[in-house]
Amino acid sequence: MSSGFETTVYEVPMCLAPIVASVRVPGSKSITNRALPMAALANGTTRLRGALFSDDSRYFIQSLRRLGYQVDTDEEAKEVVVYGAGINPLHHTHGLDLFIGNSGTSARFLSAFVSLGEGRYRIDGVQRMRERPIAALLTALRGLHVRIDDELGTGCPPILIEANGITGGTVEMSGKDSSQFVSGLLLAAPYAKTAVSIVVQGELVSAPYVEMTLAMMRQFGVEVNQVGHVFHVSPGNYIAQDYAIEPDASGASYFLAAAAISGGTVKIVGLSKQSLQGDTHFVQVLANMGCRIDYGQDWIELSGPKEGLTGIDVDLFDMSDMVPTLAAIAPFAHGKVRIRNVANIRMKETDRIRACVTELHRLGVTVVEFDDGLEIEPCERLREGVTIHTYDDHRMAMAFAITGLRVPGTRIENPGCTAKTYPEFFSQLESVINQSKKISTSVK
Ligand SMILES: O=C(O)C1=C[C@@H](OP(=O)(O)O)[C@@H](O)[C@H](O)C1
Ligand SMILES: C=C(OP(=O)(O)O)C(=O)O
Repeated sequence: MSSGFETTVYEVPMCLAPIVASVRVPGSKSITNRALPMAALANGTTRLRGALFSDDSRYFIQSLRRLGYQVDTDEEAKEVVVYGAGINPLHHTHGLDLFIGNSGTSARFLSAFVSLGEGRYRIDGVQRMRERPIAALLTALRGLHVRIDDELGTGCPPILIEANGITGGTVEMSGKDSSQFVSGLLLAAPYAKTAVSIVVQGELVSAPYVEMTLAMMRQFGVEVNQVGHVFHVSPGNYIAQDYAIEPDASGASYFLAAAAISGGTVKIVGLSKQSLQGDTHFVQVLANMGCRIDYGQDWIELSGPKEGLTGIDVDLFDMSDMVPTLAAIAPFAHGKVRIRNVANIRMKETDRIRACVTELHRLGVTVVEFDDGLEIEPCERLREGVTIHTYDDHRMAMAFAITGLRVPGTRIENPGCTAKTYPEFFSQLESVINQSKKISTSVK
């Protein structure tokens, strides 16, 4: 799939002017990839407005179509129409292969989803997806009498499923590697044969994403009974509807970070305090580093301090996708930035702790790597003319592009990798830079 940025290296335009812009980022990946399976299971037609069109959502849409659901898309209008059909299309006795690239949500949510039907399914992705765990979800599904296996015995995709529906019952599930296992089973659970109870053992990473799942299930007409880490789902049906998808809060973080390091002001349109996305709380981290936050009905605005950011010691267990964003701007702070409790990000698109440490070293920054995080020292002069390695990780590319705004000659290798969640990232960044430069010259 293409991002429009096919060059192998992207030279980040320098911008010493404060970043001042109003930005509407594309639809949320997490909301789009939850709305899709719920809309498919619903009885009736659902129109998703402001949907994300990127690799991760395209793999999900393609999979639904291959499964036999009708899904119409209008990329220009950012709309998806899903013709809900319950579990009826899930009837593939001759076997069906689904390819989900490196989309964690697609791998995890679809494994539970196809288990609701009948027939044989195989879910596979790119090599990195074959290294990302899914064992806890398979164990839980087996506990609900699904015949499901990891083909290579690695605890990772490819996944083989001989589906005959999900029976009800109580299952225990580890939530330490990924919250997506819990979300995947929750999303499918109303269509199990009887009630399903999920008991999450130990700590749950990325818990706000499970809250998002519960909130969206409620919006689609299904109430989950939750007591602490125990979730009880009775049989039910999702309600088809017109549904507006919020802009992606994780994608917004790069523009907020740009305002934070430049003493600028960025307004993110379409997000608010009421957002379903835990990553909107990243602004609080930036506020603790000296930024000012203003909230409106339909926007969040962040202004960076003129005197520069302060250091911070922060636990990002609940919003670990924000680690590259924070790590990439950390050298500009006046004090150390210590990021804790994110061991699970070693299992994302790449080992993100190692990747951030390596790229910060490349820029001449002093960094200490921990098993579950990193500590970044302030750096007066970052090394110029560096090519950032991105490890096919969209967040590495987007985060370090923000560093590059203030370091001459920074290049981003394989910028097309942003297509996973944000194909238009670099063109949007360029228009934000141009806008900011214009404002800065007109003020002078
Ligand atoms: O449920 C979701 O939509 C997501 C959950 C998080 O993953 P983990 O639960 O694996 O940390 C997050 O990193 C990912 O980008 C999206
Ligand atoms: C970890 C991510 O994605 P996923 O797990 O959905 O592949 C991400 O978008 O940063």
